[in-house]
Amino acid sequence: MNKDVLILDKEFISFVIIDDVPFDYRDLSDSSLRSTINAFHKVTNLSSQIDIIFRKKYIDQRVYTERLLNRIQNLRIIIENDPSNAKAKNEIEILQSILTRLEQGEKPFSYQIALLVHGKSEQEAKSLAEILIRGLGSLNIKSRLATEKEIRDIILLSRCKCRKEGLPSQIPFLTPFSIEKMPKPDKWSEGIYIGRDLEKGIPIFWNIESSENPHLLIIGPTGSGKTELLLSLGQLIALNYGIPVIFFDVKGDIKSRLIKNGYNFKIINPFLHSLNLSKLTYVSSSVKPLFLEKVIGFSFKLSREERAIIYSVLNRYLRINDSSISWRDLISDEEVWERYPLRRALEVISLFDTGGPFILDSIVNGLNVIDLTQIKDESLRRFIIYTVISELYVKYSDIVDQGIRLALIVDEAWTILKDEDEYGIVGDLVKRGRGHGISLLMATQNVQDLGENADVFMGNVGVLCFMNNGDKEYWRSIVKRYSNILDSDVEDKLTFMGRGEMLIRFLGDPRPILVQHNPLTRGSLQD
Ligand SMILES: Nc1ncnc2c1ncn2[C@@H]1O[C@H](COP(=O)(O)OP(=O)(O)OP(=O)(O)O)[C@@H](O)[C@H]1O
Repeated sequence: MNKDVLILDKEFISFVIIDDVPFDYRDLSDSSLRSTINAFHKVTNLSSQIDIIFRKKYIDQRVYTERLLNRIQNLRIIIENDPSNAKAKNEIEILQSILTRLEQGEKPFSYQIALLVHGKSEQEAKSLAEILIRGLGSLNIKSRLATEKEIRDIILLSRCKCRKEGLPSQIPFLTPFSIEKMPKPDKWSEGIYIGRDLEKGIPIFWNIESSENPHLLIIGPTGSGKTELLLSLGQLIALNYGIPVIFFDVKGDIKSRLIKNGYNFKIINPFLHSLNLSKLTYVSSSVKPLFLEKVIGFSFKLSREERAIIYSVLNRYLRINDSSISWRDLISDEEVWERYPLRRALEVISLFDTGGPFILDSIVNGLNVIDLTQIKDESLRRFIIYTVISELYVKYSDIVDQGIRLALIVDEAWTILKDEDEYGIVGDLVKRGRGHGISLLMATQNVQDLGENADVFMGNVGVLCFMNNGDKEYWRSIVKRYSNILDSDVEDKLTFMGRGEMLIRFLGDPRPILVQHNPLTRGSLQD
């Protein structure tokens, strides 16, 4: 046997193990069940032999139940010693729901699912298996090549390695097995508290550190509770990690609600601080023209031609004066002077570049609010947010993979997202995911607010929160693209959610959770 392929006479067989089928037959309507069965058989139709092995092994129900009860007992002791252990509390809830199903007559068993793909050559067997894994992935079924040991165990049928345990009601449409409808617990059992599962009451957390991508996006109509959720998450991040959490306050409600709840925070007024664009302390000389062209171009919505001009003028200027920029000199440059949008942009920049301490030096660990309420012009607001985000991004690029080091929170995110193109500043931060330790939390009313990059944001952020919304079409045509929901869920549950209630989708697992968030007040932290 080669590492991945078993060679038997003239046959070559590769082994695919199914790890997770994240839905069961009750999640699907009649017609989608039919089309999913068809899709499964299409995916497994590889013009070659394929054996589907579904092994089911008897478990003694008495022993199994005893094991569950023992585990629950141990968890209770753990919780008595450490009442804040949310992971243990979650596990108890899950074990209790399994006990309830056993009481309702379901018989437990353990199982393993393997697909044996036959090919005429080693290469063919392996590439067919890879095609199969990709195809199953498109049905949200997680699979992988078996390890050498697993292959040996599958061949020796008597040594059944049925590691997973389950109940008959979980058996889905395609013989392979399905597990609980909840996403995997590692996605939601630890981290920053979001709220309670609406159906089971289990606390749900956002595990920023282990999430595939440390960013979070909230979408919901006016009054649905987006700002309250951002406030809670920001406060909890500051408490948990002791890192700087920066709110960009456009409407003034962040500031007023923090004051109302008695939280300590630092207000940063951009009029009293310098954005330091003439020096760009953290940006290396060679990338300064590009950095400035991007920030100025996106903030003031300059055309491609105008951006090219500003880049070449800056490039020329910085080659001669590499220490600091005089905006006056640049404004009087002939190419800039002739074009009003460029002139205006540079005049605005010079206004925010003089006097006061450098804005980044004023940021402290804990809550910071950059107060944008006195700035009514949209392009000016965008300019300040883009500049601060871009400068922080460069500042934090020096160390990678050191965990979460900074959180940026943007309510009314359409201000900065609507006109971003594929090379946009925020889009870039979201696509890069982990690494620099920056977590971005954003809220906006519609998916359309995300502009051209909607798919980049929706597909890449670690946590998507769809707040309560009475519009059925919204659930059916938008939310359904990003998480597994049924038409019947839309009719029965989703359109009836109340304030602070939402559907959450964690990246990498299409099974959503319905969560109730309660605003954090000073007293609630002491409970
Ligand atoms: N989970 C909740 N439970 C009870 N009341 C809530 C909850 N969340 C928000 N509220 C209240 O509902 C009102 C609207 O909430 P919030 O301002 O957070 O909504 P929003 O989605 O940010 O609205 P907008 O888009 O208009 O800013 C506020 O008075 C807030 O205190």
